[in-house]
Amino acid sequence: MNIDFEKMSGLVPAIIQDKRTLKVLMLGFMNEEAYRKTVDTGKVTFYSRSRKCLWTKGETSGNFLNVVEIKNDCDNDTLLIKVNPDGPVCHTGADTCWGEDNTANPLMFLSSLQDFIEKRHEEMPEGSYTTSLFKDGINRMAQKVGEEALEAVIEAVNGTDERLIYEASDLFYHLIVLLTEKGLRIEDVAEELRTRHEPGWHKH
Ligand SMILES: N=c1c2ncn([C@@H]3O[C@H](COP(=O)(O)OP(=O)(O)OP(=O)(O)O)[C@@H](O)[C@H]3O)c2ncn1[C@@H]1O[C@H](COP(=O)(O)O)[C@@H](O)[C@H]1O
Repeated sequence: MNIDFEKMSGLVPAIIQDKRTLKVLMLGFMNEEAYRKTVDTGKVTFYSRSRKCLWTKGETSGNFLNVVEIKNDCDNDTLLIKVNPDGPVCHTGADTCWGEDNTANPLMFLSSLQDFIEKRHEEMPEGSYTTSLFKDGINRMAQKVGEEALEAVIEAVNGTDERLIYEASDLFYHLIVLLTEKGLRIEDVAEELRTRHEPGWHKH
């Protein structure tokens, strides 16, 4: 890693991105010492420009940012750090320092929806349909996924685009609940699809 601290007067910006959801979580600055500490400990450490000292994100909240990958940009003056966050990143309690949902890409909503479903799983509020699915367990979820898949294909063959989108949404929702029950994420499925897209995959 050839980060040019000198060119940046000793401080480089570090963009922190969630490894699974790809959400931009926060932005901080690192001097060489903070960068070294981040590499050595595997936990993101910044240099605080206001307090003029190193601070490891999570040292008071417990919400550490566990480093997965560090990349520098094309002219070696900005870091992109992919992390697995231990909890919400922002001091406000939000997932990111720009609020809960900082992306305009509708596909990313699937990820935010799963965050919400995970919260339902933790809190199990009364009156929630999602809670009722978690209470009923894996067999009920599997049955719903099967039913919704059937309803979607019926609409594909005989229905309107509008009905197909409606039933496909039911299918996606129930599948995400099922994945959550199994401790899996929709990003795990996307990653599998990404690897299948690599040249030569079909030959295996
Ligand atoms: N996206 C969904 C979603 N899609 C479908 N469903 C529910 O899934 C069920 C679909 O079942 P069916 O079509 O078979 O209809 P049904 O006959 O009423 O269902 P069953 O009696 O067979 O269970 C309905 O009760 C829908 O309301 C959903 N329920 C919740 N969500 C999301 O989950 C969030 C939390 O919901 P609650 O947990 O209910 O607060 C919501 O804000 C939404 O974002």
